Amino acid sequence: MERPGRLLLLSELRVRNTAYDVSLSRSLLTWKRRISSPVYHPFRPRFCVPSFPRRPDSGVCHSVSVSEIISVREEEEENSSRQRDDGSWKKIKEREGKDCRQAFTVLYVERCRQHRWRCAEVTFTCPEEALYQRWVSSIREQLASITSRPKHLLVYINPYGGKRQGKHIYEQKVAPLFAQAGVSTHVIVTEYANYARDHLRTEAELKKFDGVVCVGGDGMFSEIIHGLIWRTQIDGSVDPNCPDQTLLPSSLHIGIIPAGSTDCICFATVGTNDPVTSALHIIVGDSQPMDVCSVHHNNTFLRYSVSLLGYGFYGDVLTDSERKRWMGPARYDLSGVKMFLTHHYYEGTVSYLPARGIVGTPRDAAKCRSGCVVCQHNGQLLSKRAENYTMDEDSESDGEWRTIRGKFLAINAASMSCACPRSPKGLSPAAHLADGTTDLILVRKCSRFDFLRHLLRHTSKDDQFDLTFVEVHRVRRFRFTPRYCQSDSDLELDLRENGKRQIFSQICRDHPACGCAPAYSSWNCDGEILTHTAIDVRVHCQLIKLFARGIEEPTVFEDLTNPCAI
Ligand SMILES: CCCCCCCCCCCCC/C=C/[C@@H](O)[C@H](CO)NC(=O)CCCCCCCCCCCCCCC
Ligand SMILES: Nc1ncnc2c1ncn2[C@@H]1O[C@H](COP(=O)(O)OP(=O)(O)OP(=O)(O)O)[C@@H](O)[C@H]1O
Ligand SMILES: [Ca+2]
Repeated sequence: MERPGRLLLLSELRVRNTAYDVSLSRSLLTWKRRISSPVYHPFRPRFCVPSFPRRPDSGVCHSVSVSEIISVREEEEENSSRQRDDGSWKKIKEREGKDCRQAFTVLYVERCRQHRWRCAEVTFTCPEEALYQRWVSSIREQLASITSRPKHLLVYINPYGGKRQGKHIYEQKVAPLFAQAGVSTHVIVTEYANYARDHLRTEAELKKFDGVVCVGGDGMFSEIIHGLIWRTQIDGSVDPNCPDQTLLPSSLHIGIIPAGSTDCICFATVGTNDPVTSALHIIVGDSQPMDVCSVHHNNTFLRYSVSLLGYGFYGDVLTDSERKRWMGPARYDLSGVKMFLTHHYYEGTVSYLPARGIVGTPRDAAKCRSGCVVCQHNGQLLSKRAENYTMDEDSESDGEWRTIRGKFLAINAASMSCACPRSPKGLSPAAHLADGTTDLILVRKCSRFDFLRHLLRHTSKDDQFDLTFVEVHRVRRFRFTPRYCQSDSDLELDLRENGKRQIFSQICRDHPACGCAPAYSSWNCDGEILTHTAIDVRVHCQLIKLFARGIEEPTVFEDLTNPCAI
C-alpha cells in the first residue's frame, strides 16, 4: 500500500448517506467511515441509491492509488435521475430549495480474481458547492499531472481474428471506457491481412498519437510491431535488413485488446485475456518493455518475433491449422492432436550464443512479474554493453558459439513465457519479458509416450525440462540449419560420423508405414509461417513498450478484502 504523503484535501463527505472522512494526496484517495456520525446531517436526502453496490459496508478504510483513478464524473443536477448500465435508476440527491451540483463520482480500477481489473465507482456527496468544486478540480489536476497516460490512440481492429468478435468487443467493452477516461481514438477496421502493418509503415500520422491499440490476436499484434518497428528504423535511417544492426526503439506504446485465438502476448503481459482489463491498463498508461527477436535468412530480414519461434511440432501444428481457420481457436487443438500422432522429427544443426553475465536461468523457480528486477538488471547491463559496443560482442569471433546437431521433434525459442489459457505457465515458465534473451528449448527425438509426458507437463506443476530428451539454454542469438541445407563440408562430416552413404534413404527409414516423412518442417513465428527454414535469430532487448505492467503478484490484503475476488 502506498503511503499517502502530504494531504491536498481532507473533508467529511457522504457515501450512500453515511459520513466518511475523505482525503486526497498526490498518490492516494482514501475514504474512511466515521465511527459514529448521527449528528452530521447538513441535509437529509429523501432517497439516495448507492452507486457502489458491489462492496459491502465493511466500515473500514478504502484507498485507491491516484494512478489508478480513471476519471471523475460530475453528477447531474437537482432531482434528476439517471439510468445505470444495469438498467436500474439512481437518484443522486433531492433537496428542496437548492439548485446546485454537489455529488461527484470517482471511477477507479478494482482488482478481481485472476488478474482481472474492473472499473468500480464511488459517489461522494458534499455539503456545499464550493467544497464540491474543490474536490472535482483537485482530483482532475492530479490526473492531468500523470504524463504517461495516453490522450490520443490509433486503434486497429481485426474483424476476423479469433471468434470474429473484435469489432463487437471494442464497441461494447472498450470504447465506452476510453470515452469515460477522455481518451480520443482514431479507429481503423482492417480490410485485409497486413492492412495495419502497411498503414503503419507508410501512411499513419504517428506524431498525432501517444500509442497504438491492436484489437485481435497474436497475429494482429505481430502486424502492428512489424509496421511500427520498420517505420521507426526507416525514419531513423537504420537498415532493418542487417542482422548486426542495433535497432531503434519506437516511442509509441502498444496496447492489446485480446480478440484472437491464443492471445499469449496479452496473457503473459497482463495475466489474463480480458478486454476490460487491457483497456484499463491502457487508460492508466502502464508501461512494460519487451524483447523482440529479429529473424534473418542469408542477411535478409524475414520477420520479428516476441513470443514463440517454433520448428517441428509447433511449426507443423500451425501449418496444418491454417487450413482449418474456419474452425476458430479449436483448430489448434485438432491440429495439435494430429501432429502429435504424426510424430515427425527433423534433423538439423542449432548453434547458439549463450547469454553471459546476465541474471537468471530457464530453470529458475522465480517468474517474471510486474517490476521484474531481472529484466531491470539485464536491461541496464545490455544497454551499457551496447554503448561500449565492439564488433566481437555478438560476433562469431568470440568463439563462444556452441553447436548441437541432432534429430528434433521440436526446436522452440520462447522470448517470454508464452503463457496462455492452454498452458498457464507457458512454454518456458521462467522466461523474461524484457531481459534481452530467449529460451532455446530442444526436444530430441523420443517416443510418443515421452513426448506426451513432456506436453502434459505444460499443464501441470511438473517441470517440462526435467526429461532426458529435453534441453534448454538461455541465449542472445541462435541459428538453425536443416540437415539438407548444410554446407558440403558439414555433410561430409555427417557422412563420416554416421557412415551413411545414401542421405535420402534415411528420410523414410524411421517411418516404414507412410514411407514419406518430410525432411523439413516450417518455423512458426508468433503464429505466422516463415518462408525459410535456415534462420539467424537475434534478441533486441526491450525494443518495444506495451501498455501493460507484467503479471502482478496478488497481495494477501487484496484477496481478503476485495469482495469481487471471492
Ligand atoms: C495433452 C495436452 C497437452 C497440452 C499441451 C499444451 C501446450 C500448449 C503450449 C502453447 C504454447 C503457445 C505458444 C504461443 C504461440 C503463439 O505465438 C501462436 C500465435 O498465437 N500460437 C500458436 O502457434 C498456437 C499453438 C497452439 C499449440 C496447441 C498445441 C496443442 C497440443 C495438443 C497435443 C495433444 C496430444 C493429445 C494426445 C492424445
Ligand atoms: N481484415 C482482415 N482480413 C483477413 N485477415 C486479416 C484482416 N486483418 C488482419 N488479418 C490477419 O488475420 C490473422 C489472424 O489474426 P489474429 O491474430 O487477430 O487472430 P488469430 O490468429 O485468431 O489469433 P492468435 O494469433 O492469437 O492465434 C493475422 O495474421 C492478420 O494478419
Ligand atoms: Ca526475454
